[in-house]
Amino acid sequence: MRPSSAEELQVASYAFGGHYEVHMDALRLTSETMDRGDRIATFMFYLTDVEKGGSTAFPMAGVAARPVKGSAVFWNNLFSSGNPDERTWHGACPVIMGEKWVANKWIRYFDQMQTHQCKSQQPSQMDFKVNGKKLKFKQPVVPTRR
Ligand SMILES: O=C(O)CCC(=O)C(=O)O
Ligand SMILES: [Fe+2]
Repeated sequence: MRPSSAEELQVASYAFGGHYEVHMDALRLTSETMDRGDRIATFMFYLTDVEKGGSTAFPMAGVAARPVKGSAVFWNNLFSSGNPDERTWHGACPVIMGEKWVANKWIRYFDQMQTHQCKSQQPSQMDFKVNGKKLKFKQPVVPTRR
């Protein structure tokens, strides 16, 4: 993965009862993601142990990660087509005892195009639309080799 266009590290903390509703990190294609592409992958670091609760649960995938200080979870949010993978729905379970700190690094799509060949489900450039309007990209959607 090329992290050069990744987002700034985002740090979050949860106190007792703190949680995060189930969501996907993928933002889909909006005016916000046009410059760097969607969030192709997530690197989530656990900065603390949590005495009880606070796991990150992926209900569609049927897995959950327990926060362990110094460990990290990495997953791909998108298929090579750029479409979100529904198995990445996830949420943070409530903290029952202790305090939880995490740091997220969201890696964006466009930088990966030199190294990741688009395979199945590859929509043509013309398929990208926002509010019914075709989008023009600052970088090519079709991968090029250096
Ligand atoms: O804190 C967690 O376990 C998950 C956080 C998360 O999914 C997010 O910030 O996008
Ligand atoms: Fe998330």
